[in-house]
Amino acid sequence: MDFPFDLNALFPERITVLDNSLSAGRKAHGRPDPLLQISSVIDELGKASSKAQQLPAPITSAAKLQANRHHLYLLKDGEQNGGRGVIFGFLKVGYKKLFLLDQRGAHLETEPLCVLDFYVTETLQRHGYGLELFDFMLKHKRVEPEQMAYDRPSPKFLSFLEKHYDLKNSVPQVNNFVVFSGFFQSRSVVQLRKVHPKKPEGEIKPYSLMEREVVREEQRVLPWPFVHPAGPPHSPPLLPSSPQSRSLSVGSSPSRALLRPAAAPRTPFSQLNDSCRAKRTSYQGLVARSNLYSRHINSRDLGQLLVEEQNPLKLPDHILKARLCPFRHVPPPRKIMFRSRPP
Ligand SMILES: CC(=O)SCCNC(=O)CCNC(=O)[C@H](O)C(C)(C)COP(=O)(O)OP(=O)(O)OC[C@H]1O[C@@H](n2cnc3c(N)ncnc32)[C@H](O)[C@@H]1OP(=O)(O)O
Repeated sequence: MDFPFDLNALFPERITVLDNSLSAGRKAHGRPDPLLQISSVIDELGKASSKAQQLPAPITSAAKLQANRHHLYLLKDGEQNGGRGVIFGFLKVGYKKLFLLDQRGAHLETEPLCVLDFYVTETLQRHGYGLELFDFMLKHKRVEPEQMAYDRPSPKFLSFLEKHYDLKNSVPQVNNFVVFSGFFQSRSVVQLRKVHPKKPEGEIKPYSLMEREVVREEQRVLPWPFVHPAGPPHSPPLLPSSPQSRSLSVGSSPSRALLRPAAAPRTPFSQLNDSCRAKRTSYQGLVARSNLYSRHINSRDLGQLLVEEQNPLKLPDHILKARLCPFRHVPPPRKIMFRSRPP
């Protein structure tokens, strides 16, 4: 990817690490970094990456990088474009608080380093540049690939991880993050903490809502049974057949299938995707839904809920209430206290 300015002046090294200051470290010829040019490089790369991944909007931009404590690794070749250089690709990582399930299905609170976005320009893919970026990041962050979490990795990225790092056995999750079996063995690194089953009452948030999700949240249709003819103004629904409506976090409603795009030609990658999805949907869908309800109902009710899911009319009132507004705080019935008046 080339630009109408000298990339070598902006990014003196072959791989540059950018943080929220958008500064490339060394100042070009003693001048402050030209922020506008650096921003336009990041924005263009973000757009190209989102297009390559068929995301509805870029998840990487200069503004987002400034607003978060992420690191972006930029790979360039300084010789091309008449000596002004071209950008080959980028990798964005950052720490995220995630609730993850270990191999035994126990909920753990973790804060691993996550791969959030990764892109090598189309004509240069499969030339080893992705590996060069990834290896650089691993050394810079002093982390092993199995200690990281991957935000909805694309089939190409999954293939990349398997080929270069032998990462293939993922532990199914109810959110969009993928972790591999070694993840839960390196406990000290990922700071695992068992999540207490009884959480204090509070606002209920969707499970690990992340950037990719936020982009989709803005465009998604509310799932059954929360569909309402007059939806909230900030959630304009996408047509079910829209190519942009990629599947949301696993474990939403029974009508999720309706939100999927019209059947596309099947490729080995889509089959891989489908098999991953199938593994997660049945049991984990229930776990995800139970997460939404569990603050309002006890474990006996939960069992009943899971069994009677297909027939919501049979559910007791308080469960129905919890189902109808899972994202809203439903206060428990207030205790009426009778106090005797002071004499
Ligand atoms: C969490 C996330 O960021 S998910 C988003 C990941 N990004 C994308 O999917 C965007 C499009 N893809 C890309 O930009 C690149 O393919 C990347 C970043 C995934 C990998 O970068 P590359 O420079 O191609 O990787 P590199 O050359 O080091 O490794 C090649 C291996 O990656 C995988 N790979 C890369 N491109 C492809 C492809 N088009 N088809 C299938 N596998 C691919 C393969 O395992 C390949 O090995 P192989 O050629 O022997 O089959």
